[in-house]
Amino acid sequence: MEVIFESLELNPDYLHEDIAKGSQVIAVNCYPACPEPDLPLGLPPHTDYSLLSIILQNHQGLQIMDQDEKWHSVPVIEGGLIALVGDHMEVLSNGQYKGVVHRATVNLEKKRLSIASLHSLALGKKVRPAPALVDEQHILSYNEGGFSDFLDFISGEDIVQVAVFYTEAPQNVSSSVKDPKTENRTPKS
Ligand SMILES: O=C(O)CCC(=O)C(=O)O
Ligand SMILES: [Fe+2]
Repeated sequence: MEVIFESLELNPDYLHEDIAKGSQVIAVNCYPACPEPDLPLGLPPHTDYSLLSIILQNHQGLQIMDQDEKWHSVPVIEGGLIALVGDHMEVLSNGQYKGVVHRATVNLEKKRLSIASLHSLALGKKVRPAPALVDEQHILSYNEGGFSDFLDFISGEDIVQVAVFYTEAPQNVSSSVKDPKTENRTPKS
């Protein structure tokens, strides 16, 4: 996160205390081998709510979508961890970073396991665009929101239909905060 903050010309210690005391959710996913791996999707396309997600996979299966909406498999590198930018980083960076759309495929012969560790601020804290990244050229483009808003949101939704609740504000609104639950974007876990 320090490297990302530096790249945004923020202090690498930005929100250090809040991040150190932040939330961590670990999801352990198991995808049984499938005789027809092209038919099911292990996990549908989504972005994570997190600032950053760290993923470990034992077999190839994680795919990320590029700007042209093409899918790319993330190779398995022994001892390597995968870091994905999540929605909260998109909000914090006022859109300079984008939450990575990703999905998981299944394998013909091998059972696949992945461990995803989702990091964000603590339950009661809100993530908002860093004030230094908002000016006349870069208008405030996101609502504030946090982990607890995400939990409130998914508790009322079918998991497949859950959608991101941060939306870009209309062009004529530069400083107001909208209700995060009123509009949706991409599906997520
Ligand atoms: O299985 C994977 O590689 C992806 C897991 C994932 O995206 C998640 O748990 O949010
Ligand atoms: Fe994910």
